[in-house]
Amino acid sequence: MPSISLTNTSSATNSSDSKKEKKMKKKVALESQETDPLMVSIKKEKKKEKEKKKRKAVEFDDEEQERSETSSELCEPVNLKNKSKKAKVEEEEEEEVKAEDPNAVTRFRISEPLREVLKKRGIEALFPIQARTFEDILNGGDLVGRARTGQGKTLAFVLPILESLVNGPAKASRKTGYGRPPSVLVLLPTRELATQVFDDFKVYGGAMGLNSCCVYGGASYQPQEFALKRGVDVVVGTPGRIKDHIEKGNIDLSLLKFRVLDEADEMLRMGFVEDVELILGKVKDVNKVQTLLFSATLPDWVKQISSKFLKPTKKTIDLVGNEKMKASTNVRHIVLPCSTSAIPQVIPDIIRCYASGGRTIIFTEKRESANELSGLLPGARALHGEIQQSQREVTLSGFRSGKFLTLVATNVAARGLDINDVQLIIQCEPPKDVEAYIHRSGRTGRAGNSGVAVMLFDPRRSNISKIQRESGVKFEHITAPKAEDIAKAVGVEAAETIIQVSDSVIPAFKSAAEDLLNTSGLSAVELLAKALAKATGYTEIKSRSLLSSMENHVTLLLESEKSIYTPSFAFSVLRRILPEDKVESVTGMTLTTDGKGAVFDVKKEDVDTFLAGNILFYRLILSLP
Ligand SMILES: Nc1ncnc2c1ncn2[C@@H]1O[C@H](COP(=O)(O)OP(=O)(O)OP(=O)(O)O)[C@@H](O)[C@H]1O
Repeated sequence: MPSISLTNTSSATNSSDSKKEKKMKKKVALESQETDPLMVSIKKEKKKEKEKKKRKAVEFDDEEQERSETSSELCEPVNLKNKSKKAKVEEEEEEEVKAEDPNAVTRFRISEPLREVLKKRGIEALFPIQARTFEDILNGGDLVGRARTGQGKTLAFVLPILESLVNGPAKASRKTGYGRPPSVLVLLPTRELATQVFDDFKVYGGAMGLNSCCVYGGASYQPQEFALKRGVDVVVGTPGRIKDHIEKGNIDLSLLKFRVLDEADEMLRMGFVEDVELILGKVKDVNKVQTLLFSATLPDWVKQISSKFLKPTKKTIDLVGNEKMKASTNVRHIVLPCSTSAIPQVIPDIIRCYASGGRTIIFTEKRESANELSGLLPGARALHGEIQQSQREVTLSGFRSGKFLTLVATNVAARGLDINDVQLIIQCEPPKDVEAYIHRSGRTGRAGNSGVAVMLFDPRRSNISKIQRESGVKFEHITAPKAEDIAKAVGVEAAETIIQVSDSVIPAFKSAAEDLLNTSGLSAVELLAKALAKATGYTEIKSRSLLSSMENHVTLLLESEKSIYTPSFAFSVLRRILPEDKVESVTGMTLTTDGKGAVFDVKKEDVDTFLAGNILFYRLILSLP
């Protein structure tokens, strides 16, 4: 299998990317504002004021211009004055634009230490789900929140909870000091996710003088016990271990103010229902605790369960609702027919064409497949539930830090993981349920960035129509990348790296290059094309079948004037015109939807034999030119 080192994009590209990213983030933040009448009128007022100011500045500029035209001595100082006035107006305008944003951080009851952290992280405005839930949570209500993947649901509960504990309603009865019981309990389905949410509480809560700790299974009890005994404000963890700590008397929920169920449907689906119910049931007076439930997917059965845990007065903020499209709209959703055996050969080419030099997460259904595939793909690592916790942490942090760019994972990585620069998601087969598709594909295209999700499917075995119908995704259908696609994707990058090679090497290689040019019988361009192929590691162009993406196979179509009802009937037609060994080598026999044909793969070297075998009523042709 050809291997290639994926180079980083140039800094110029990065800066233009980050500009694009900022623009898109702004788009996400502004999406919800356009419909709010109050915000529309505020905007109009501000616009009027801004135009007034602009007019004044222009008048001033014109006056000064006139003066400068009539007085040559004053020319320089006047221009300077002009400049500073203009710059000031521009600065003011920029500030106004920020403040004008109805979701600007400054418009919410967010105190200075939190604003500082947000600013440091480049967050100037809240995302819609955060803006729409902030006041309700801070005012003490129970809430169910739903927004598409990567839209900032974590901060939607972190920020108002912290404000409530330090400056809001939960402040009065919150205990402080050594050995204090937790005020907040956050339950999540996986350890990786718990760590990620804990990191946010650590940073934002730390700025507010609040302590957090993270507890999950697979890690030793002792440090968790120490942290809990010392006293913490926020406990984040997975249900199993939290239940253990409660039963051991390490967690006292008597003074709990908030309980959060993040990725609630997954937690309940994973069989944590009993643990979750037991944990939530430990809170004696439910009127004293606020319960929040967040996810990108809320199947009906979760809504029913939520009415058991949340107060009847709960609010539901659902930014997906009845919209047809449930998956991320920042993601290009693609499907590609591919037989299971062709997966390891096709994936490197998909990465070359669609990962843009960034990170890729590949999802498999089974742990063994994740192990197997990671072994076959250069530089890839596996992540699944059977891997020891310490190793899982090492793997994930290596992937986050860019030590390797391809992660092959099971559903353990499907939910919530927020990893920078994941450009491409590949699903080796359609997942069992639509929720899994939505969450897996949502590991890319986060926080206003764009991404690509490619789902492979074996046309004979799997069906994508259920996922398509339930997710509302209109899939783009493609075939395995062709030589031209790959050359386009990696050739340009390789050409750039060749240009960057220092001129100082030319004298050393010149005579070999001249010899090659004189003796090879190839033109300079042809030789350079070969050099680029070598540099990208793509030295062999293999043709792939359209039907199953199998290497060195070609898809043929058996066309008929009569109906073909079953694959075995199609085989019987082939038997009439071809030797048995050729018929037996046929793979992937699939009927066409019009009932008048069948497609199948044959070995490349057998194509001519098959095409010569046309008989009355039946015609064998290449399925595509
Ligand atoms: N207001 C904001 N402005 C800019 N970036 C933000 C904002 N809020 C959150 N983010 C960033 O957006 C990314 C996605 O946030 P988060 O992980 O909370 O999404 P999510 O909705 O929980 O996604 P998922 O459903 O996949 O769990 C994070 O990197 C986060 O730092």
